Amino acid sequence: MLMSILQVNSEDIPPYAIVCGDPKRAEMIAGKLEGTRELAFSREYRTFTGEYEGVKMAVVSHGVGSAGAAVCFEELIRAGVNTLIRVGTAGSYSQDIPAGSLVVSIAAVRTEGLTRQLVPEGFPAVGDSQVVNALFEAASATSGVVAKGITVAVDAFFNGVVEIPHKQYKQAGAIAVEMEIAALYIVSTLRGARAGAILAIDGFADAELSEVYDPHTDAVGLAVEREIQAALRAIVRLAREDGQVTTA
Ligand SMILES: O=P(O)(O)O[C@H]1O[C@H](CO)[C@@H](O)[C@H]1O
Ligand SMILES: O=c1cc[nH]c(=O)[nH]1
Repeated sequence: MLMSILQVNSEDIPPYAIVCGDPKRAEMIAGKLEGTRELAFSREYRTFTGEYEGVKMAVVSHGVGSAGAAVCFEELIRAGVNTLIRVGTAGSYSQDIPAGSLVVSIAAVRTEGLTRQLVPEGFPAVGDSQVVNALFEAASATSGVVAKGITVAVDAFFNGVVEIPHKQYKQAGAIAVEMEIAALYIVSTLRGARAGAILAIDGFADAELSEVYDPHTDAVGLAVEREIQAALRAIVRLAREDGQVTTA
């Protein structure tokens, strides 16, 4: 069946998927697979398939923001994906988690608008514990800071005149902020799929983000490489636990 927005056929989509905001990052991840095929590049959604250590997977970009990303997650799950890992970037709330660190999101604060149209207020956006643990263990095997905790999902990247209460989220214990994990966790829970997310920290979340935001430094580039390795390792482990890979 053709997925109308991603423009991919469900027959070509395996059960495991890595998703990320940037189509260029999708290409970079797909470059690490064997037998890579680009299936479609429709709007911001670029879809590749390939194999890593015997596990077939899709790599798909979902663009910036929850509403568009949710379309991608919905269609992937309709196409047969049952395990989704987001490989993203985020701003940090902690001096102990500087640029270049990795964060694994166990759950997301739903400050965005998309999930309010899907589930009632108070319903939690939670990652799948098996996926989250696989990601955390794989990330911990790479060199550098790795943290695990609650992340915040926002809609507004740049501030308007209404201040985003980053300080309160930080005081409440959240460790990083990005834009799509709440959508990923709610859509996955609703549709019976499992999901996790890993993030490369690109700086501190700040009221004047427009002046300091730079996701193109060497430290962030290295962290993106580390998170990609962690996501690939986590998928191989999950596939083994699922009995989908027989080789050691
Ligand atoms: O690097 P990605 O995966 O796009 O993630 C983060 O970067 C974008 C903002 O620049 C948002 O999509 C945010 O969630
Ligand atoms: O949403 C995002 C993504 C990266 N860095 C941030 O500060 N926010």
